[in-house]
Order: sequence, then structure tokens, then C-alpha cells
Amino acid sequence: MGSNLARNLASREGNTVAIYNRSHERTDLLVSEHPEAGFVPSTTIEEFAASLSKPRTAIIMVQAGAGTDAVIDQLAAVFEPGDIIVDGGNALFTDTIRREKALREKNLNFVGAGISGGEEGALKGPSIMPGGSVEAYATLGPILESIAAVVDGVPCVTHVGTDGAGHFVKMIHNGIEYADMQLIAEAYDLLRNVSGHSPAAIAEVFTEWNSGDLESYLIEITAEVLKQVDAKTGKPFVDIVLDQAGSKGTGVWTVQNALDLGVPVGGIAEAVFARAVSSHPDQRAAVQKSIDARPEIAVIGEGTAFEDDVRAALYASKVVAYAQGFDAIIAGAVKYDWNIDKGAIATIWRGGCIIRAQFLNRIVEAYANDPALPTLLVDPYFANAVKEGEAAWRRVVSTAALSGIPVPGFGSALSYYDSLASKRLPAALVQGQRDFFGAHTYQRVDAEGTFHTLWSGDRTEIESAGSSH
Ligand SMILES: NC(=O)C1=CN([C@@H]2O[C@H](COP(=O)(O)OP(=O)(O)OC[C@H]3O[C@@H](n4cnc5c(N)ncnc54)[C@H](OP(=O)(O)O)[C@@H]3O)[C@@H](O)[C@H]2O)C=CC1
Ligand SMILES: O=C(CO)[C@H](O)[C@H](O)COP(=O)(O)O
Repeated sequence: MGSNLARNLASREGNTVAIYNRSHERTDLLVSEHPEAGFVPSTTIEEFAASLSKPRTAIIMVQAGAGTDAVIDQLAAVFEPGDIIVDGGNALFTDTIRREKALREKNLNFVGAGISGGEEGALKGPSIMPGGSVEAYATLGPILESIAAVVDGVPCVTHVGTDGAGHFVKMIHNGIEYADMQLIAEAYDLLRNVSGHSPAAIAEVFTEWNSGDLESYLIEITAEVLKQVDAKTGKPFVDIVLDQAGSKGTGVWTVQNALDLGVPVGGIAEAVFARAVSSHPDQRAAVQKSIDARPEIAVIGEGTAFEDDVRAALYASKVVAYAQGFDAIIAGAVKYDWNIDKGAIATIWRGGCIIRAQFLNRIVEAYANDPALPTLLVDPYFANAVKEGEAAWRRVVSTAALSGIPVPGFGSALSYYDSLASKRLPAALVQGQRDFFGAHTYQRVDAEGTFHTLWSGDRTEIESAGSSH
């Protein structure tokens, strides 16, 4: 990521880029492989600092955690007041808040900037989510705008908010990325097992979907992966890969923080858990050994209405996942006092990043029409899209359940939608249970106040002085 970002910077008119890496051989390799970049290499951090014009700007692209702290410490020791240190890695936003505060006390500007787009995006134009101070952005903004992806003439970068806001929004981006990938994987599984399609045929279906409202980078690359044939065996690539999904942690952070914020992000959580379930081969083998038979799958065959149903279920579930992600952004902004423009975030996600898609334009429009939307699900366009797909969504989830095909993403998205749509939830019973065993109190539908029933006494109701319920 770092070398490609440096090449991207160097390719822009007027830029001369100084580079430094802990392992000098990687610096030397980059310089020798890309003489056209005109890099100014350094072997020490002092030499690196001395090669920069003032005020200095350095972008760190190393592993999150201790590695990032180590490089920040080295830079802070040689930088001067007014200089800018940018962390472009996938840092935890609370680390970014801590680092920004510590460096501000030394009069150094620290900007945590989420950068998405993978290695190709870093080279050709990523989506960039910088936090930090408004003052730092005044210097940094033009540099980042020069290297970001551009959609409809608009660079995919915006000042997200102060201190850790950029890394927070990048974390949510990755959470949505997990959910989107899981939903696409579930669609593949259904088309493979219920429609009876081959991976190559599913690649064609996805390519067709990619010309409609599901158009996105993730659908596009999924078709490419499904087309791939393993050179060694002649089998579809997807059949020779071990079915255990890895992760580097940003999806887990999203869910942990959403839990802290009290925001239900079930679609993202199920995607994280689906990777975790896949990565427990011993448990999976034990359960498979313990059961005699799996449900019969009635293979429907290719070119049927089921394919359209899966497309509709995928779209509706995707709307839910994005709605949940934006809810988390809104709650994070309130808790950490960031002034985040939701429409601007959807705008910079239209290009450069992993979740880039036409779909993001709809979110831009939704927040432009009503910046205070309680959920994207009530925006007229999305509400109608979900309504139109609802029957298909239910058919797909029930077919999956009857066939024994796991659809944690589709299923949780539908349950979330049904939870919001239900006039009455069984939460009332949960409140009764809590009051029974712990005197946790409850509220009534027909009166103000907080109440407790004397469950172990005569079961009369008393009004409780406290407000806890
Ligand atoms: N790969 C991707 O698609 C994306 C990655 N990111 C983020 O970008 C950052 C870099 O990722 P990526 O390029 O993939 O990772 P790599 O593993 O390719 O590079 C890691 C870099 O970190 C350096 N490093 C690691 N530990 C230390 C340390 N203790 N002190 C100094 N330098 C250290 C390495 O130096 P050395 O060469 O000496 O080992 C190397 O330059 C990460 O935060 C990642 O999460 C963000 C978006 C997408
Ligand atoms: O930040 C990214 C893209 O935006 C990375 O690709 C992301 O770290 C991949 O995550 P994981 O390895 O957990 O699937």
C-alpha cells in the first residue's frame, strides 16, 4: 500500500516524494523498479525529515498498532511544530484520538486518514477518509485530492471530522465491506446449490447483475473470481480454496464499537461471525460427523425465477447493511462530537474504495433530500426498493432454511427489517422476565412512570422511584 501510494503521489505534476522504510532493501527495490517516480530515498528517519520541505508532511503506511506507534515516535522526534504526520493505515480510531491529542501537545499535526481501494486503488486513486484538524486539512487536502479517485469530477476525499473521525468512518466502511461480501457469497451459495449453476454460470449471472442496480466493484470482482480456473487441477478456483475466511480485524472493531454505541449492525456482525464459523474446522467436522443426513435440496434448475428472487434478496439485504453502517456513523458522530456529513461520506465512497458502487449515489440523494433521515430504510427510493423485493426476499430466506443452506446475512437483514416493521415486539416479555428475576422495572403502554411487580409477593404492581428500566 505504501509503495503504491508513494508512486501515485510521485506521478502527480509538481510532486517530489521522499520515501523511508524500516527495511532499507524494500526502499532500494522500489527506487530501482520505478526510476520514473524520481523518489528521494532515505536510510534514516533524520535523513528523511531533512529531505522534506517545511512545513513537512509525512504519510505513514504501516501495520496498525505497535508498528504505527513506533513510526510516529520516530517522526515526532525529528519533526518540528506545524509539521503534519498522516497515518494512512487501518488504525483503530480510539488510537488515532489518543495519538492526535499527544502530538497536538507537541504542536505537531496528526491526521488519521482511512485509505481504501487495495493496492490498485492506492496506485491509481483510492477513496480517502481523513480526520484531524481543519488547519491540517488546509495543507493536506490539496495533496490528498490530487491522488484520490475522481467520480463525476469530484475527488473521493473529504475532511470527515476532527481527530479519529476519518479512521472511524474507514472502520465502518470495512464493516459494510464485510457485510456486502458475505451477502454476495450467500447469493453465490444459493445459485450454486438451489439453481444448480456452475461457478462459471454464476459469474455470468453476476456480470449481468453488474449492469443493474447491484452494479459494484465487489460484484464485478466476484464474477472474475468465479470465472477463474485452477491451472493445476482444471477445477473452478473457488473449489480449490479452503473454505475458511480470514480477517485482519476491522470488521470486529466495527461490531465492538457498534455494541458500545448501542447500534444494531446485525448484517455486519453476521458477516464477521460467518468468517469465524468458517474458521472452526474442528467444530464443523464434529457436527458433520454427528448428523445422519442434511435436508434434501430440491434443485430448481437454471434460468428460473429463483435467480431473480436471489437478486432481489441481495439488493434488499444490501440496503439494510448500508442503513446499519450509516446508523453507526451517526451514533459515532454524536458520541465523539464529530460533525460528519453523511452525504459527503457516500459521495467519497462512490469511487476508489472496495465498496464503490452506483448504489452510493442513491444514498447521497437520500441524505440530500432529508439529512435527518431516521434510517435509510424510510427514504422513498429505498423504502420502495425493499417493498418491491420483499416477497422474493422471504421466499429466498425460507428456501434456504428448508434446504439447510446458511444465509446469516440475508436472514438477519430480513429479521432486522421485520423488527423495525413490527407494531409490537416480544421485548415486552423480556422486560417482564427482567423485572421478575432482577426487579429491573418496566414502563407501561398506558401510563407515565416506572413500575415493578412484586413477583415473589402478592404480585401487585408498585410504582418505582428510579428511572431504570
Ligand atoms: N492491503 C490492503 O489492501 C490495505 C491495507 N491497508 C492498511 O495499510 C497499512 C499497510 O498495509 P500493507 O501495505 O498491506 O502491509 P504490508 O504488510 O505490505 O506492509 C507493512 C509495512 O509496515 C512496516 N512495518 C510493520 N511493522 C513495523 C514496525 N514495527 N516499525 C516500522 N515499520 C513497520 C513494514 O516494514 P518492513 O518492510 O520493514 O517490514 C512495511 O513497510 C495497514 O495498516 C493496512 O491495514 C488499508 C487499506 C487496504
Ligand atoms: O481496508 C481494506 C479495504 O478497504 C482491506 O482490504 C481490509 O483490511 C481487508 O480486511 P480483511 O483482511 O479483514 O478482510
